[in-house]
Amino acid sequence: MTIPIALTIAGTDPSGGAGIQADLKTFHELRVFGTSAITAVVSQNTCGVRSFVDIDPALIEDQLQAVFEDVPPNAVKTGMLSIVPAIEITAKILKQHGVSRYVMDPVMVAKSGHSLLSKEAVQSLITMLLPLTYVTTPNIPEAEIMSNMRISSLDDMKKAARYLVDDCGAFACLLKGGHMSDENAVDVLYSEGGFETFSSPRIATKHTHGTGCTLSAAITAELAKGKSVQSSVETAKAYISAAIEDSLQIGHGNGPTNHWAFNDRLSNRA
Ligand SMILES: Nc1ncnc2c1ncn2[C@@H]1O[C@H](COP(=O)(O)OP(=O)(O)OP(=O)(O)O)[C@@H](O)[C@H]1O
Ligand SMILES: Cc1ncc(COP(=O)(O)O)c(N)n1
Repeated sequence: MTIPIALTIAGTDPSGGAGIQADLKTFHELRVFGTSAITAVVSQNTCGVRSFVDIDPALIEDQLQAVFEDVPPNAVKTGMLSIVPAIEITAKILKQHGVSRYVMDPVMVAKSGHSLLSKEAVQSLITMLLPLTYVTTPNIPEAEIMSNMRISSLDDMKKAARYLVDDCGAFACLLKGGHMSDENAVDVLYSEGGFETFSSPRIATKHTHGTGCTLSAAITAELAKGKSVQSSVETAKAYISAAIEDSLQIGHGNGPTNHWAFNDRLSNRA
């Protein structure tokens, strides 16, 4: 039996709801062996980010080489990269190891408002990593910055997604509609010249800490199994919708999502 392996390159969340911790929980629930390289140690919880320290770029590179030499991943995702050298090293390693199934979650600002990416690094994300990206998963504010467009409708979302693929070189873009206020949470996928929308009822909850991390990790897990972009996004959307619907009232702020919910539903259906 070949075991699918996924790698997350991201920052930490000691309270367990976002970042590396959310990614590894997602890989595990989707039955993919999870590996990780830490880019920043972040002191945060459900109430917000307090401080963080960037990991020495040489140590990021060493973590990545340790994974690639021994347990090469079938798919890779990046979350918080924070500084230009972390982006440069990631691009170098992805190229060196010929990684094609790479999911870029362009993490910029935490839900609590704390910036997780330096201003200078935004351009590097676009020029160095987008052309290597299989699927990028910006939320609305991130897509606005990356495309330099205002996004206030589904049509605007489509325009920005098309720009990030056709003009910036990603293979596919899933532009997430979590920040819109429609009745449904609608995400737009643009790839190979076509659009597809993924919609789920918008759930009235404040417990959405780490939703973007979890969605992109679920896409990465499915890609690691060899699934198509469309099928991976479909499963990931079902995973995050269940995780938000049954989200956990843990902590005093925006609680985490529920990583058991997706498989609980599958086993109840069986
Ligand atoms: N209240 C909600 N109800 C249902 N689905 C939601 C809700 N909020 C977000 N989603 C879905 O969750 C996923 C993540 O979207 P979102 O736009 O919140 O990402 P994000 O802002 O990057 O998340 P984060 O920064 O918290 O990690 C998308 O599929 C989105 O449609
Ligand atoms: C290490 C890390 N990566 C990403 C997020 C974004 O998640 P959220 O917007 O829910 O705070 C985070 N808070 N921390």
